[in-house]
Amino acid sequence: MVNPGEILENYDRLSELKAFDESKEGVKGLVDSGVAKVPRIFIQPPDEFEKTSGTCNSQFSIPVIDLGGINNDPVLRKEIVKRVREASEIWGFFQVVNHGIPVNVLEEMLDGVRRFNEQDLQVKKGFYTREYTKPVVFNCNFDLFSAPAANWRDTLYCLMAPHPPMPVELPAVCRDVLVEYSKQIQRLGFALFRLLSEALGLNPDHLNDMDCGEGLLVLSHYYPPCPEPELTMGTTKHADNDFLTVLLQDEIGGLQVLHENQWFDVPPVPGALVVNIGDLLQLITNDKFRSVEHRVLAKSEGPRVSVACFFSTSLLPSTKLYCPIKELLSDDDPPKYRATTIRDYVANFNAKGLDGMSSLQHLRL
Ligand SMILES: O=C(O)CCC(=O)C(=O)O
Ligand SMILES: [Fe+2]
Repeated sequence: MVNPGEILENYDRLSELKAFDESKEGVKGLVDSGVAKVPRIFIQPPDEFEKTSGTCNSQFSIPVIDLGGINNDPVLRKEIVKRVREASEIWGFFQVVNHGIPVNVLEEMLDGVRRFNEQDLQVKKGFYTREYTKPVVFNCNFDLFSAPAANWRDTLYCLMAPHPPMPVELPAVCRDVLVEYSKQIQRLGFALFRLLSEALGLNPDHLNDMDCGEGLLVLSHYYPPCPEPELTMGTTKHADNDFLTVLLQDEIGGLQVLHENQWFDVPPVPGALVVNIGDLLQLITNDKFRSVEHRVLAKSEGPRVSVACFFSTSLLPSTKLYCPIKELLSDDDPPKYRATTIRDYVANFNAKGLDGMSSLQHLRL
């Protein structure tokens, strides 16, 4: 029996990380070279697996909300707003169907991510970097050098709003769909921020007027099949450092959400998008909406592909301060957080990596 605790000690981890990073081939490169064992830089500390892997109890599952007809029927809209409020308070997660983005655009987006990762290695390596000032970045684990263990995942990052890259800067194999998908996601984002504003009892434009939907960072993840999925993770437990995330996942599954100390699967639903509240929305709603921890299990099937669209302006030099929304406070409900710029908040998140601790903690009053 392997003892991951022992393996983690007594070796020159930094050199192994560097050699892996310098190969610029990511996890897919390892799998293509035929590794039968998970290299030790990927082995998770055992406590990562301790929590019960909550099987989805059918009474208890992430809500699927049908957005069809939302702009035509005020009574229906009210009902949908209520479901969005309950889901955002209880789970921090929900799925949406009939959201207005055609299924062929969803499929083409997932195909585009597969094409990017499976293209000519030399072309792909040209995008591999850790310089996050670039509009397009490809690498394996943003926190490779700071996290306790690497994740079985490669990621392409494209900052698509408010200042999208020039089309020639985007990878040719997925350029058109990235532009089209981002446009559609941004439109959906504005609609979701209106629903969320109403769910908080605010003017429907409130969150959009705070620029919650202005910045869009598109993270395209590629999780190659893993030879020893019980030893590593696709994505370690974390909460998202943005206002809101809209996630497209393929049919493989593996995403789980922590609810009442149990892990629940977020099952793939054809045509659906997964929506989750990020830390910044938890902060400005003064904990009314919850940014909930989630993770992705490594799997022997694959590759699994997902596209996580982060609504945040973290990469812009904005000095705007965010704090709990005044209209949501009262004598009985005083502010729980101090004000922060998004830059400072995200710098702290990135410095500590995905270690399972909330980045909101250090802003608590
Ligand atoms: O791949 C997934 O399903 C989730 C990815 C994720 O949680 C993230 O990018 O923050
Ligand atoms: Fe996430």
